[in-house]
Amino acid sequence: MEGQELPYVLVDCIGERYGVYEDHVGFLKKRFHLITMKEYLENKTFLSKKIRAIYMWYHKPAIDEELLQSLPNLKVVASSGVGIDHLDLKLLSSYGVKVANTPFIVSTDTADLGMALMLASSRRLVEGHEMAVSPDTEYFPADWLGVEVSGATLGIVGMGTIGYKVAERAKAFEMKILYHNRNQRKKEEESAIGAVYCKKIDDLLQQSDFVLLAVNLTPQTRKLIGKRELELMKPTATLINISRGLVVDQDALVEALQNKVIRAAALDVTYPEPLPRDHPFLKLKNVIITPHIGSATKKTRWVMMEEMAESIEAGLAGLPIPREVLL
Ligand SMILES: O=C(O)[C@H](O)CO
Repeated sequence: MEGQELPYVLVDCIGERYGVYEDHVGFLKKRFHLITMKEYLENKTFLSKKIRAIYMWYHKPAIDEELLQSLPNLKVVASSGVGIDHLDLKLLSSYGVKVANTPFIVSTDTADLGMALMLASSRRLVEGHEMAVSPDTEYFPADWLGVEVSGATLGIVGMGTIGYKVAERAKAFEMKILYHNRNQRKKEEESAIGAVYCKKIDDLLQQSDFVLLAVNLTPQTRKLIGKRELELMKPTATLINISRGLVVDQDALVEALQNKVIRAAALDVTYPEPLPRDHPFLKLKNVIITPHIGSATKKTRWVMMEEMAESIEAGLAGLPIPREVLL
């Protein structure tokens, strides 16, 4: 589009480890005039009318009513990833702003990470590594017994795209699969992975050796797993969370892990992220924590960026927005 001005798109920052990735910038700059929050704040009077889209990379920049009021020509927000709990969809819609996310591309990697956490926790990989690389420790194989994944029962809470992909992987490990979801999956989808629906979450919690959380964070799922639910789980069971930290009552989980109410937890998500350095989780041997890396592979992050750009371009051209999040 020689001679035509590129659309102005607001981003939080470029680089700086949490901003738009340096190697994504070339692709984006061919399509958009990227404005960082810093540039915007320094030149608000001119830029506020220019900006037509926000490229929200890992929940940044945060969008509140003040920002929306200051951007009268904002049309589209493209948000990376699948979760949209950081967005007020009603508020955005009241300003006529459409929202898109990247739900499908993140699902494979996130399911892989769910399996990785399950395997790492069951076979005590992190503890084992720490022990094996510390020069002065003598260690004995008999101290390193774990629990088996193959043949065990996996309870998946939230059978959306990610939950289903975890089940497909777990099937290859000959796991028995239970799931709890708002809606029961179609019979053919259930039989393809051999999954059994538990209408009541309690049934799943009582029977599972591994409970994996893959629900969206909503008012209904906030602190879905608390003291009562943890006490329903087997003392040999492991909790895996690849959804959002707030789906679990973290204080109750700390207590359950300290008192061996359950065997272990493996968490890609916590609240806050990162945890404060004095958080009790950090002192526990039976918890593994990763820094919210469900979709963190180079290829997936690149496709997410392409999809976000595509949604912005479509929205600004008045075309149907791929992966639009509807209210
Ligand atoms: O929702 C997702 O895709 C990730 O957890 C990042 O927000």
